[in-house]
Amino acid sequence: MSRRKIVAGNWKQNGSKVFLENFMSAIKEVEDVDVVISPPFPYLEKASALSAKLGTVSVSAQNASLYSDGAFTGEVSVEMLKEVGVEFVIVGHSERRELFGESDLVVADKVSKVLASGLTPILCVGETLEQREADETIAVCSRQISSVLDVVGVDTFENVVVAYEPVWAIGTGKSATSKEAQEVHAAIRALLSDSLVGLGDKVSVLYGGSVKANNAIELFSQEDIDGALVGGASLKIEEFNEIIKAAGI
Ligand SMILES: O=C(CO)COP(=O)(O)O
Repeated sequence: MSRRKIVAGNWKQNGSKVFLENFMSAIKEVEDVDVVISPPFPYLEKASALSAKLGTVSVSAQNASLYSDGAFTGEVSVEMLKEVGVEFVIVGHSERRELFGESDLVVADKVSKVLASGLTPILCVGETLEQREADETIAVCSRQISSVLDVVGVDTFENVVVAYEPVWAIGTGKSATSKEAQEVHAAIRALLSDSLVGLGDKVSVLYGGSVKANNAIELFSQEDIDGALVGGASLKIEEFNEIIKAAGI
């Protein structure tokens, strides 16, 4: 893959069928910006069908199982996701890491599973407030990315989308400044290029954490920010359209 502008909306555990229909018909396409929406599992098939009809967005799942099939109550496999038209899978969101105990190794294995199925993982990395205050931001993000590189290999990583989401900025209304975000994005690209020459220029690196219509232009103006993984504001259609528009500028 090559670096793309991507605006992805992570609905988390929100939405309904009616909301999905209204949302899909209201999305405004912008040239050179890939729009991805990530509703909860029950809405994915309908989202894919609408997306095939309207051709405006791609569909992402918010998680996937490590396993293809078997006795794993409550889990959904990448094969099932693929069958209903899903193209992306968010992996390692901080809520999964923190609330559901997903370790770096589990996240790496999930990324590997998603890649093997031909879907595109959106790998989330980011530090907590405590880690930022201890000056560990780059070390934490590097560790989270390196554990994936170790499992999937440098050659495959170009098919991964990375989302830098500082945990302290998620759902708090307190976005990282464009300078803070740019610094980490540049460090992520440097790490990737240190692993394989040119890799940093091939991978799309999105920022996530309180992205709104009023800070999107500033964030997207940074050299190493390719787009956003949006939470709360992706549930407000007008605002989400504004963010998509900002990515196209
Ligand atoms: O977690 C996020 C996207 O995955 C960001 O959420 P908010 O945009 O609500 O801060």
